[in-house]
Amino acid sequence: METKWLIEQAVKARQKAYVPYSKFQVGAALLTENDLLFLGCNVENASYGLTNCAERTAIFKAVSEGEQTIKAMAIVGDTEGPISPCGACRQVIAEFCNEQTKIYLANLNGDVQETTINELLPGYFSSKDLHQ
Ligand SMILES: O=c1ccn([C@H]2C[C@H](O)[C@@H](CO)O2)c(=O)[nH]1
Ligand SMILES: [Zn+2]
Repeated sequence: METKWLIEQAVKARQKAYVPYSKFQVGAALLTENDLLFLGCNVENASYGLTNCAERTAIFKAVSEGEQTIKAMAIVGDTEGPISPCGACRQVIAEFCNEQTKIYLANLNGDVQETTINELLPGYFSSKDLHQ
C-alpha cells in the first residue's frame, strides 16, 4: 500500500461531501486487513448534530460490509496543517484499529502527519474496560 495513493483516495472521497452548512469538505479512505478499500465523506444535516464525519462514514461502510480491522486510514481536509479528527471519530477509529494501524492526517497542500491511535486518543475506552 502506498501512502500517497491512499491520500489521493481520501481527496477523491472528499469531493462527495454533503456540506451545505459548514462548507468544510472532509474525505477519508481506509484499507482493511483484507486489503479492501472504503471511502467516506462528511454528511451534514439541517439538524446540525446529526452530521456524520468522513471518518465515521468510511468506517461504518467497512463494518457494514463485514470488514472490522483497519490496516491504514487517510483523512484529508482543507486545513492549514494536517487535519485533526474530532473526539467522536477518534473513539470510533479506536474500536476498529490496532496499534499497528497507520493513520495519515493530511491536507490539500500535501502536508501529511503519520500517527497512531495511541497518539490520537491515549487511554481510549475499549472492550478491555468493559470486560474487566
Ligand atoms: O476530522 C473531521 C473534522 C470535521 N469533519 C466535518 C464535520 C462537519 O461536517 C464539518 C465541520 O466540522 O467537518 C469531519 O468530517 N472530519
Ligand atoms: Zn469526527
